[in-house]
Amino acid sequence: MTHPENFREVIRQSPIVYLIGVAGDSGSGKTTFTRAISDIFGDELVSSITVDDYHLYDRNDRAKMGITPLLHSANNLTLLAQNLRDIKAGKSILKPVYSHEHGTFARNVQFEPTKFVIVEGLHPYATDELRALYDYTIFVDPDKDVKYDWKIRRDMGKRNYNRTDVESEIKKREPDYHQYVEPQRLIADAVIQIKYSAYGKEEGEKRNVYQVILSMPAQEYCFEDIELNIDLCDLFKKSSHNFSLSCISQNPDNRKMRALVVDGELMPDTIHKIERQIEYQTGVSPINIFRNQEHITGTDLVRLMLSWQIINGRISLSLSNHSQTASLI
Ligand SMILES: Nc1ncnc2c1ncn2[C@@H]1O[C@H](COP(=O)(O)OP(=O)(O)OP(=O)(O)O)[C@@H](O)[C@H]1O
Ligand SMILES: O=C(CO)[C@H](O)[C@H](O)COP(=O)(O)O
Repeated sequence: MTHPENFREVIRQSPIVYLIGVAGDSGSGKTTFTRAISDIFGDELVSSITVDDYHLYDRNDRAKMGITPLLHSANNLTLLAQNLRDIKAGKSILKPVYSHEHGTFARNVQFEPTKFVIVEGLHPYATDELRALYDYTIFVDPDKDVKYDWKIRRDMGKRNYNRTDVESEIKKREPDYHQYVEPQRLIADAVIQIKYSAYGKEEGEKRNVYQVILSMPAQEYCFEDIELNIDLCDLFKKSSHNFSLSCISQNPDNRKMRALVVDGELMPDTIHKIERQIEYQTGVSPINIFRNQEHITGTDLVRLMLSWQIINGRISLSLSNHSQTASLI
């Protein structure tokens, strides 16, 4: 595959709006995994929308009705689809806003589409109509105990909940999660699982290291277009930390998947070499998403690989559009 020089400029001038859907439970790490795309392309080219804004009922009303926000019927998925269609057509939209501070709605805001729009939440591609609008979809799927630890910390710290409330909300949500959110995992282009690290729960949490598994349907598993070499000498000479990488086949949800399993920590040098390879091979630079980090974890490596997949998908889209236009002339 040959890439045009300065691909960032090509994206800036192109009318294409590339829509990325990231589904997963509340506090499951959706933003953590897509931040790399914003880090690479910056706020001028990347913006995000949270599906929480499309709730139909505020926190009080949901409590009175005895429902969770995970029900499809508790969200205006029709308006979401309408808004996403407009965004893909490059049109600005008037978007609802849900504020988590007190669980109420704020005033609608104008949203101007950028060249990449990341749509995150419980139901970004929960219906066929929505799924058809996306160029790339990700499902973030941490183990239950990992997810609940994160959610308790996040909801108590940032959403004004007390521990008992979060724990009872977690229990109440579980059946709805399986019924309304999890099915998106079956149709995602990439699934990210997160488990406690081989370091053990306590040490792993202290170091913020988890085992991260990136799975993609076997036939779409296409890293062959880029060399993402890991320098074994770096691993041997420069680091005293543990690191493991394996690639396995698995069949969750009856899909044939290839999965990359990463755990432990890498030296930043190793990842910087991979960043330079991506810059060289894509014409998108600089890709400095791991500035000032002492160590690189599985989460970081998977973030980088996912951004490569997305950049690759975006470049292919431009090249195929270009050849279609050329064949019309
Ligand atoms: N891979 C990870 N490694 C370490 N901590 C993580 C990871 N992913 C998430 N977390 C923790 O969980 C918290 C929530 O993560 P994040 O904001 O990415 O979730 P989210 O799914 O976008 O949440 P929501 O959409 O509900 O606001 C983070 O502040 C962090 O503490
Ligand atoms: O599942 C969630 C997505 O983040 C939230 O619980 C949902 O958006 C409702 O928010 P809040 O609990 O702040 O009223």
